[in-house]
Amino acid sequence: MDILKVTNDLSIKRSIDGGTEEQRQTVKEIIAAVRQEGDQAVIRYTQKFDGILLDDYQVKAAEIDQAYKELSKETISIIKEAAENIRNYHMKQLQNSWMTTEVDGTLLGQKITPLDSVGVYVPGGKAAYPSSVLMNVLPAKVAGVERIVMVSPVERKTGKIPAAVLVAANIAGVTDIYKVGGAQAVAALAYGTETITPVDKITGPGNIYVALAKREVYGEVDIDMIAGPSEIAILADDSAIPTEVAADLLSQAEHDEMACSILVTNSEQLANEVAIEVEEQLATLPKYDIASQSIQQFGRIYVTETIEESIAVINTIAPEHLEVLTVNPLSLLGAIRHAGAIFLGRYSPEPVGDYFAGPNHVLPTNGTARFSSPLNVDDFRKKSSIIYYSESRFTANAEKIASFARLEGLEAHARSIEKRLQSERKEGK
Ligand SMILES: NC(=O)c1ccc[n+]([C@@H]2O[C@H](COP(=O)([O-])OP(=O)(O)OC[C@H]3O[C@@H](n4cnc5c(N)ncnc54)[C@H](O)[C@@H]3O)[C@@H](O)[C@H]2O)c1
Ligand SMILES: N[C@H](CO)Cc1c[nH]c[nH+]1
Ligand SMILES: [Zn+2]
Repeated sequence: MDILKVTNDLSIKRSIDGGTEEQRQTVKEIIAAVRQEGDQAVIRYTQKFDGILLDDYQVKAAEIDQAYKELSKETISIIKEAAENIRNYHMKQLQNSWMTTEVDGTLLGQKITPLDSVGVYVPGGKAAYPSSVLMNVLPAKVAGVERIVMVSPVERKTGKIPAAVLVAANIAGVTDIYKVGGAQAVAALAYGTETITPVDKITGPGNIYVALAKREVYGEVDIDMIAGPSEIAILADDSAIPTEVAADLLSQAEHDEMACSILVTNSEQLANEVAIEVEEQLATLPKYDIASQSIQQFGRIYVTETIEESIAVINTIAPEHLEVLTVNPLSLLGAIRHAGAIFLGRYSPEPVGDYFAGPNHVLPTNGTARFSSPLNVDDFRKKSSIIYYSESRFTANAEKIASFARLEGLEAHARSIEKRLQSERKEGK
């Protein structure tokens, strides 16, 4: 791993966002075909890209029962405990509708309504992610969404959605599950087919085809975000333990060749020791090929003069995950402005958040933590403003409102106000 002095250019260019022209074209074609042909196109593309000929692609209750039988009691209990932690955390995010009542009888407020339906994409190409099922479905459930549909491609070797994904979906309370993935699944969720009723919003991570399809259907439905390859940044001083820092950097490198792992430290000694450790631990990883490509292309160690300078580097990078491994991590929290999730201290390594603690693991990537937040309950609810003006409040302000309308040259707006001042209703005109 390269050890670098901090320069002006901290950006790590990962050209992930737009995909290639060919990929964009493929996705457009798939979406158009699904819109036109419905299930027939979904089945055709699934055969082409996943090698499976689907018949009826809705998961049946018997398949879920079978999935429970394939998992040990211990595994099911771990999934349930993680689900409970995630549910409890997201319950704290719930906001209530509110209304102010004013002396003259005027009411102003905000009404919060859950979305009617949500489609959750669960990736299934390279690996199964039951944890992502929980992270997408549970906030929607807590928000009060009634219909939560899940789509996920089947494993090539078994022709099934992995048991842990089905069990996690059942524990989280998914309404219907469909065995389809890729752009065809996203299109089916957005536009509907004979099998799938369209949803209002699509959430969940996926590969470039899924990301491009989500971008393409945005507007027809809402989407959560385009989550790119995983990132970890570690802010450490000389109290950090090199073996642990290296292990944490590699935890995200194994996700994807384009994942990004960065150490920022004011200790040159720590930097040197971590660089050696990363190489040693990398060699023993089952996902060596992915992790080594990721570390080679997007692994960085930045050495700064002071911890304050390290924090400034972190704020510039705005990482998806930030671990703070310093003598007193809590004391630095106030200075950290941009990070999707902040893991404080030695006993909060990133996987604690990926699986178990409760906060969401669907997080802003690629510097977008500067302006966006983890997936949360509000992503599954919407707000309506409420205005109930009393007669006296209206009369007292009507002329000001009409003047404002004329300031914008909108005569019809002004008259809508003034009609009510002329007491025409009482005179029955
Ligand atoms: N940010 C997060 O929270 C998070 C969590 C889990 C996974 N991920 C990411 O999600 C991604 C999952 O990708 P994946 O590929 O494993 O699974 P996926 O389910 O996203 O994609 C598989 C689908 O892609 C389609 N596809 C494959 N090749 C195609 C082609 N040539 N043309 C058109 N369509 C094609 C197929 O229909 C297939 O069903 C990874 O990048 C992973 O890191 C992110
Ligand atoms: N770290 C990933 C999000 O960046 C989420 C994940 C799922 N499973 C393990 N990790
Ligand atoms: Zn992870």
